[in-house]
Amino acid sequence: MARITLAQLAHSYLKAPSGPADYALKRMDHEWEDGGAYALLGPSGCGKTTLLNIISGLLRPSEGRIAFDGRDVTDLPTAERNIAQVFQFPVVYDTMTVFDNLAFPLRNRGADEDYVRRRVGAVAEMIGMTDALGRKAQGLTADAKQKISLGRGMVREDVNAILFDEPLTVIDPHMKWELRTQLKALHREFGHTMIYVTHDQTEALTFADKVVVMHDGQVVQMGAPEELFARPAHTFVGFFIGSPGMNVLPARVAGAQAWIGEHVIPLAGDHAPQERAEIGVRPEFVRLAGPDEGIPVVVRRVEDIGRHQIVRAEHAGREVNMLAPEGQAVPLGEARFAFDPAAVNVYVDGWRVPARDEKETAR
Ligand SMILES: Nc1ncnc2c1ncn2[C@@H]1O[C@H](COP(=O)(O)OP(=O)(O)OP(=O)(O)O)[C@@H](O)[C@H]1O
Repeated sequence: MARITLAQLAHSYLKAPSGPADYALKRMDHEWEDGGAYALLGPSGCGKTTLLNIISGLLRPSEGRIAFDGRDVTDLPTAERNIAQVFQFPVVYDTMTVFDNLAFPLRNRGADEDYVRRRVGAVAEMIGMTDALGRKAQGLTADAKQKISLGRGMVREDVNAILFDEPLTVIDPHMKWELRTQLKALHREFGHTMIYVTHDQTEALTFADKVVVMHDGQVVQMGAPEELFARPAHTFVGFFIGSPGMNVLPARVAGAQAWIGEHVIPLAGDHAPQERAEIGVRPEFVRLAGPDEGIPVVVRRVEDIGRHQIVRAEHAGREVNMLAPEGQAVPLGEARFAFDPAAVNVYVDGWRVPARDEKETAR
């Protein structure tokens, strides 16, 4: 296992990049902890695969360095980086048994057979394939084959890191939840440094201790799932994470108040005056308000999603959503929404601005 350092790292696929738009990965400095479970989350084209390929050694960064436990590996090929990889599609040897497939990386490194038996046994149990160990991989379903790929990725204890590139793509929807939970358990038990690429927020949030949210070649926030929920560092994070995402409204801010037009929105903290700010509040912290508070909205639709209802409304042509408890009557048409002050975040140029009296939190 290893701590991974990305120093002044950037990548352009062009020979002579002339500006930030030419970079698939914009300059970043990060230190990823030894034994951490990280998810790289972001929409298609944001640079996740580029970053993963730089870590695995499939791609040499056009700028900057990468180190494992302080050792510079920028110029080392994949084979010399001592990492395991699990790809979108299963890579298994059809003519081998499930046992031999799982044992392959260990035998390849000359592990003794007693250890191979113990280790393969433990991994097979975790992926739920103990009963299939003697079977040939040929003829197994795509799900089962991908479980073997996952198991093989986990089988070596001495790897620097395990990299997963959208590993659940071919897995049946009902199996996904089970495998995600198993991966989390495997991480807890074996403690490998894991990096998991996905564009699916549920996958990222259930798997990772730290979610690395990427947007347009940049890491916009790296944090625990709760932190991304409560304090999105960028409006993009607020919007991308959550279902529906955070409401974002243009506002003026000064002291402990914001104004949306002439409507006063109380804030929990004290803010420097900002004429052109935005406030962000998640639908979970919006409620129906009395006549003298909040903002006027027009409720367009109410969707029943089981334990909650999503109330979709509009204020001055912008979508504003509220999560209402099951059974609460919310009529269509004119209403008012108010926000929980403690859950209102302030943004300038897209980035969150902490209140002047807010305690620093780890990013
Ligand atoms: N080999 C390449 N040559 C040129 N441009 C590339 C190459 N690979 C990726 N890109 C560009 O770099 C940017 C980042 O792509 P990347 O594949 O890293 O994103 P991603 O987040 O992994 O997307 P996806 O989820 O679709 O795989 C995109 O604009 C993409 O078009």
